Amino acid sequence: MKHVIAPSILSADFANLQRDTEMINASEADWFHVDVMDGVFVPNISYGFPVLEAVKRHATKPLDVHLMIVNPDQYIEQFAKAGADIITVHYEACVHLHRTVQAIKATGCKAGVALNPHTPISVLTDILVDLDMVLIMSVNPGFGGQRFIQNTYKKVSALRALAMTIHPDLIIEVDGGVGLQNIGLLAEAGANAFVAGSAVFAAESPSKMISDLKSVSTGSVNI
Ligand SMILES: O=C(CO)[C@@H](O)[C@H](O)COP(=O)(O)O
Ligand SMILES: [Fe+2]
Repeated sequence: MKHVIAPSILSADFANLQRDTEMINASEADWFHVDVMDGVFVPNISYGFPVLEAVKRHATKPLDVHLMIVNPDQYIEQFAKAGADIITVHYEACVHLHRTVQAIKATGCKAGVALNPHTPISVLTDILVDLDMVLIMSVNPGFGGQRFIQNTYKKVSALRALAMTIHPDLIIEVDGGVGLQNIGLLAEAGANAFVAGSAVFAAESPSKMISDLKSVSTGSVNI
C-alpha cells in the first residue's frame, strides 16, 4: 500500500462525529487516528471508550489508537474490545515496555510505540523487531494544531536507517503539525504513515486535503 494517511479525529467536530467519520470513510484516508489523553501523562483530556466505540460503529477503516495515558497496561484489552486495530503506547509511560507490547499483540491488535520529541530513538533498539510501528511525535503530545518540530526529519531518517537492517517493514508514523509543507520531506526521510488533524479539518475541503496529502509524498507500507 502507498503511504498511510490517518486523519486525527481530535480535530473533528464532536457534535458532528458521524458526518466526519463518513467523510473519512469516503476519502482516500487509510486509518482513523484516535488520540486518547488522560490529563496525567499529558496536560489535556480528550475522550475514551464511548467515543472510540461510537466511531467504530461507523468507521470502515482501521482505528489507529494513540494512548497518551499513564499505565496503559491496565486498559489494553478494553481498547481492543472497544474497536482498536492498532494500539500505540508511549515509551515514556511504560516501565516494562516489552511486556506491554506483548499484551497488545495478544489482543490481536498491531503494536506501536510512540516517542516524545526529547526521547532518542536508541531506546527502542532492543525492541524494534517486536513492533509493527513507531510513532515519532513531531510536537509535544497533548494538543492538535501545534507547530512541527524540525528535528523530526533527522530522527525519522536515523530510525529508518536503524530499521533497515533489523526490521525493514517497520511502519514509521509521524504525528503533529504534519501538512502539505512537510509531508514530502518526511516521506523522503523514511516515514510512511502520517497523522494530520488540523491540516485536514481546518481545510476548506477536508477530503481534498486528504487526497492532496496522499498524492504529495512517496513511500509505501506493508500491512
Ligand atoms: O497526538 C496528537 C497530539 O498529541 C495528534 O494526533 C494531534 O491530533 C495532531 O494534530 P495536528 O498537529 O495534526 O493538528
Ligand atoms: Fe496522536
